[in-house]
Amino acid sequence: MLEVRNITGGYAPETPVIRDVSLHVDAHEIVGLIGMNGAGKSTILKHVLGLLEPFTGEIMLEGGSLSADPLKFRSRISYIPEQPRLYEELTLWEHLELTKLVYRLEESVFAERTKRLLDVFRLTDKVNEFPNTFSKGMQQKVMILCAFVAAPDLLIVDEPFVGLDPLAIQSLLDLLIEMKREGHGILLSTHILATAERYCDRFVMVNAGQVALHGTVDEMQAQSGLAGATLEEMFNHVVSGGSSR
Ligand SMILES: Nc1ncnc2c1ncn2[C@@H]1O[C@H](COP(=O)(O)OP(=O)(O)OP(=O)(O)O)[C@@H](O)[C@H]1O
Repeated sequence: MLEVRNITGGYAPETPVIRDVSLHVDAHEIVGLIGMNGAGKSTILKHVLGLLEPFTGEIMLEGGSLSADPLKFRSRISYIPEQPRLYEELTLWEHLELTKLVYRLEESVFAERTKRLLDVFRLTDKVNEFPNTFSKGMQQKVMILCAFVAAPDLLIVDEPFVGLDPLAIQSLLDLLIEMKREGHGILLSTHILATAERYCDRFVMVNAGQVALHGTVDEMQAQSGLAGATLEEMFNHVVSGGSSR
């Protein structure tokens, strides 16, 4: 579904932040993007979203290139950012309606999804309020709602658990599993390794802007030479300078 091929990129060509990064996300899977603060996870996601242009390399979705048709590419992705980004002048309901228009959702599909999601995230009685007056966790829920209402082929989620209450975290995880079963692909960046280990099918472990280990837990154990290691043990090994690929 998504293929990132050998991208080098960042914010200024003379100082690339990520180097020769490759990864892929298939239908029916959750891929965990993990790494320390500043490792380059958000920068990779910004390249996938087309917010940054790679200096070299290529990003493909279902065989089509991001650079060839960015608008079509973006209509097939939804994104839950690390920091909620909301429109000051729109109510919660208007945020949802905007999502309906942008993703060209059928009214019946939109009505069914919004009803269920507002109920799951306990926001039904807030639809006419302005999310910029919400708490941080409630604002994050608005971003989650918009992404799941859109429900395109690929969902990109950047550090989604911070600020959510335990019920909301579980609801989000349940929805991610449901989307995966329905055939969507999910790229999930997180620091919460125990959750990643439990819910992700494969991983891309990034260290200092490069992919250090990738694949299933078994595959990464083989790459790192750490038979039987947990994700956290492999993470500690990589960040303390242990050998990579
Ligand atoms: N807008 C920016 N301009 C210049 N450099 C940036 C910018 N945003 C991030 N960087 C740099 O890029 C590098 C990677 O940052 P990035 O935000 O991708 O890390 P991350 O892995 O997502 O970290 P975290 O887990 O803290 O969110 C860091 O050295 C950071 O200082």
